[in-house]
Amino acid sequence: MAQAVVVLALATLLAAIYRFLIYPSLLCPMARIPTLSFTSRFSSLSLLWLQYSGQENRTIYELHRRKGPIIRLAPRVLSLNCFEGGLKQVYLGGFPKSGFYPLGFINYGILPMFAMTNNKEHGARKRAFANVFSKSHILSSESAREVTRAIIFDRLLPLIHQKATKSEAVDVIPLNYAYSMDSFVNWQVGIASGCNFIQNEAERDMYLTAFFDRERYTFEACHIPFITTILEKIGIRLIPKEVDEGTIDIENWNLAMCDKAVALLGTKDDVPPQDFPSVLAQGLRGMSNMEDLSSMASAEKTYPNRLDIAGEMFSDSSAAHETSGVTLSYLFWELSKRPELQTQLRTELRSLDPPLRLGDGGKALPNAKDVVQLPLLDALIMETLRLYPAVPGGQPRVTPAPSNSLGGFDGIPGGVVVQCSAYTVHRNEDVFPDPEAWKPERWLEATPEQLTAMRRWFWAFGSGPSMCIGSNFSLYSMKFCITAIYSNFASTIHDHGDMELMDAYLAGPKGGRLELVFSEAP
Ligand code: HEM
Repeated sequence: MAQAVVVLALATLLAAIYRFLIYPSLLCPMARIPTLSFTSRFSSLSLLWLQYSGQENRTIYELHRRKGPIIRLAPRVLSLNCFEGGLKQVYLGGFPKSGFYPLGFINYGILPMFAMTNNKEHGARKRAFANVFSKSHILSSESAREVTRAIIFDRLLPLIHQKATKSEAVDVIPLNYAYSMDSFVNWQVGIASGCNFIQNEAERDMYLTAFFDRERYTFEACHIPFITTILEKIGIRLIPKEVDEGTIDIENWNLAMCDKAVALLGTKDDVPPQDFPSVLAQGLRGMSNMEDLSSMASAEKTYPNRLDIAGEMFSDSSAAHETSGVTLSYLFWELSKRPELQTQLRTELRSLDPPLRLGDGGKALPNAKDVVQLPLLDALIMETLRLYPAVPGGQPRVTPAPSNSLGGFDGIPGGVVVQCSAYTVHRNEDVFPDPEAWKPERWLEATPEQLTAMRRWFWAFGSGPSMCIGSNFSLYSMKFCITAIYSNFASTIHDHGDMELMDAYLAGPKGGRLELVFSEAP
């Protein structure tokens, strides 16, 4: 009997050695792919260390430079940096999202589109919202225009003007989060139901503190969820209770805005354009087939799919403010170092008819179509998104069964996590020579062939069926912000923290502080 037990134990041990060591290291179809470290063939520890210590994006970039377009980061995790057999197959081909998303981006206990891993479900949700986020809809939306007018003339410009008059420095990082949040949320749910982060610092701080506290624990929530859960069960919390409580506070804050907007839809026949909840109304129509939105009056707090809709709104505004805020901040940073470029930009902005000027009393906004087409303004944003992508980290997807050819290797099985990252993709020297330099002129001086390659490798918004749904809105909103500020003011750097891009999935400047002094432009 004892002998049988020993034989069984030995057989189990040998099977485990074969399954977890020999097969993945030497025999599986991925065995010859270059690795992050020797142990990556059979263990995820090296990758976890990179993620924990904030070195993942930079290390992966260096590895691709040295070892080619495909790297094995862990036994069943691959990083890719090529178009054919990489970006094209994985993202344009619509490989589904990995389990990373539901772990980190769930609200109210319900998956929003961002976190859905099932392609069918994800596609249906995306179609429900696609119309309101289309470029043509945004550029002709009266609601977007009136919200933009109010945010710029009643909130943003008066604040900058006041600071400029006193030559007081402004920390533009929280201001840019505030502008991006106000700009998006007030279009999403309408000004009457929305937020005012630019002027109401207490509301802004409540939200941003809870939001960034949660983001700080991405590693614990998304990369070691099993350990985090087990430890929590025995009373050891890796994610402090206050972080979860903060998330509940901002979920409630968001839900209250949604409820208010739905109630408004029901109580007024004609909601003024600036108060119309454009994205929320699309959610009611698209997710619940509610054509007659005025019937919502009786449905306050009980409208169909209330938490699903609130979850989408929460997820959208989370995705909107950090990314756009970071991009604006880096753009201001680069511009503030270059007074001549500011003059050049101001000349372009003031050619708009009407120009966006503070002080002429009319609150006149130029046509959105004209603003988004300005070449220098566009080049500044493209270059900022290239060098400082707000989502620099890997966007993990899962290979379909049974077998895939990726990065020049065949036979990659289904169920393997594959990812590209904007940080690396945007540093392709063949496409973006001198990749570490911020050179907006590269977008203006490129030949048509170069521009085609640059656009193909521009990946700040991802690509394919799960590409950013808010790209058109973010470009619209950021372009109006820059137009408003640099048509009227010049900026110089007063002081700043570490401006290096954090190494994470979502990232901004490490130091989190950029103080600029604005002055009235001649
Ligand atoms: C500069 C601004 C922005 C940048 C750089 C950006 C970037 C991205 C990227 C890279 C993705 C793909 C992420 C992944 O699959 O891992 C994404 C997805 C997404 N973004 Fe944005 N984003 C921006 C603004 C916005 C805005 C304003 C919204 C508001 C609606 C938004 C909503 C979303 C949503 C809902 C998804 C998920 C789409 C899907 O799963 O199909 N983003 N974004």
